[in-house]
Amino acid sequence: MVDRTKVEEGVRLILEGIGENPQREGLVGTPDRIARMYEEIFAGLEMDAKEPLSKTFSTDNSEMVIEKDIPFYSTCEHHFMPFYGKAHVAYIPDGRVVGISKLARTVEVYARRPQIQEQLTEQICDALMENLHPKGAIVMIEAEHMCMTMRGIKKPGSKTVTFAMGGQFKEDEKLQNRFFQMVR
Ligand SMILES: Nc1nc2c(ncn2[C@@H]2O[C@H](COP(=O)(O)OP(=O)(O)OP(=O)(O)O)[C@@H](O)[C@H]2O)c(=O)[nH]1
Ligand SMILES: [Zn+2]
Repeated sequence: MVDRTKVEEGVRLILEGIGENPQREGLVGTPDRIARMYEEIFAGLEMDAKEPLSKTFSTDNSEMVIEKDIPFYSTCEHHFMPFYGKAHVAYIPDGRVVGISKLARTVEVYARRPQIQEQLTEQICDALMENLHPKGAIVMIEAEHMCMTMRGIKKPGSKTVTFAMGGQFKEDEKLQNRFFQMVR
């Protein structure tokens, strides 16, 4: 639960810290706006991926299911700047599948938290493995980090690509390649 009062106090301090006047007309509502925005973009801190992944359907199909190009926005925990891009998620069912929207919902649960991209990737993959008990799961995320583009090294257009895999994907390079071909 976001403590709005604390966030508002903090934002006022930051405004003072950068030499601004938190009482001037344009800024007076900013602490409240940022507190409400944090409730939205950090909502994942209170969500559990168990929920979207709890309702499954039985199936005989044991072919890979891929949900690709899932857009997401997250927040880099080092600089508190956005990183955003696309997540590609796949799993090989072992008798049960989940509604496809739930894969994108799982991405949202973890994207809406401050963190690093590697952790986001790993957490989505772990959630699939733990809740769906598939034969395998794999996640690839391509993202642009504003802390790399707007400040610091300033390399707009550069992409960070991360992977996580579990089950059969770990041992089977052919399976990995099928996934990589499909998401290319
Ligand atoms: N591995 C990883 N690093 C990240 C991620 N987001 C930001 N970073 C990096 O975190 C690092 C923090 O480095 P520091 O040296 O502590 O901070 P800094 O002085 O602001 O670093 P610069 O960005 O190089 O100016 C930077 O290299 C960022 O590019 C991420 O999702 N994963
Ligand atoms: Zn950063």
